[in-house]
Amino acid sequence: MLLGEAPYVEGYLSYHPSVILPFSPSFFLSFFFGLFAFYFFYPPPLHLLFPLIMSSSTLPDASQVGLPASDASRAAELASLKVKLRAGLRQFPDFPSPGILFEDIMPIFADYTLHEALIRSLELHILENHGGQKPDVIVGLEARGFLMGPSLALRLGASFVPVRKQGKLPGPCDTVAYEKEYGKDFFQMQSDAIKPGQKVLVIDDIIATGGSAYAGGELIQKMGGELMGFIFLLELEFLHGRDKLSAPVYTLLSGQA
Ligand SMILES: O=P(O)(O)OC[C@H]1O[C@H](OP(=O)(O)OP(=O)(O)O)[C@H](O)[C@@H]1O
Ligand SMILES: Nc1ncnc2[nH]cnc12
Repeated sequence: MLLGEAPYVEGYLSYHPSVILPFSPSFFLSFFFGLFAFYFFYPPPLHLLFPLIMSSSTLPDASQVGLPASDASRAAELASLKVKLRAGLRQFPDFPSPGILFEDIMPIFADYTLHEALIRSLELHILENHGGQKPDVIVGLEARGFLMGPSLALRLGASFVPVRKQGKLPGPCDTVAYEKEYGKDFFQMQSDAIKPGQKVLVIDDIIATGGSAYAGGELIQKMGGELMGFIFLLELEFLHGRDKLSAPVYTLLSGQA
């Protein structure tokens, strides 16, 4: 037994002799041998590049961690994600009223790879557009805007604020009336939800007549928010909803395929 090594007694709570204890001679030997080996393979100044060498070979690439990739690879990634997303939509005729072909987005959330594809597509769009500016606040429209807004806000490091149907939010609220493809309603936001000058992006699943999005934008502007734009998964372009909106409109998919 070497000096500094713990005694080893078979069947007793102790250390096997092959275990290197700190401050034992074998510990110092291994430490200095390791240091020598490191400088042998990465001599100064090459050892300063070690973190770079590691990052290029062993760390996940940008698309895996949600960081910006190059313009060309972003465009290619976005195109293939859109194909996946389109396959995740399904339609129901005459819902919720006769003559409406209802777009059901729920299969996207039932499959986590499609869910990830959706959030990544939205993130790619924001990185690509808006002159590199990120929103301070993502505003989601009730109810399906709540499925996408919070995870996108988290990805971008932004706040999430809901626009709700009347009577759901506590405290002082601002209210607007609006009309959509199949009915009329009132939207509300808590009056202190947006600080004047904050850059705001509105998100929802679908733009049809644009009535809901227009009302959401009105509330934001009433509070002094700077409307950066609107972002949707799907646009029913034959209803010309985007013509109502005064800020840039981006949609991942359009039309009822
Ligand atoms: O462009 P528009 O004609 O205004 O229509 C689009 C809106 O209609 C749907 O919401 P809906 O009010 O049906 O509510 P839900 O999300 O609560 O189901 C959709 O999620 C949009 O918010
Ligand atoms: N056709 C539609 N399908 C799903 N959601 C909608 N919101 C407005 N029109 C819609």
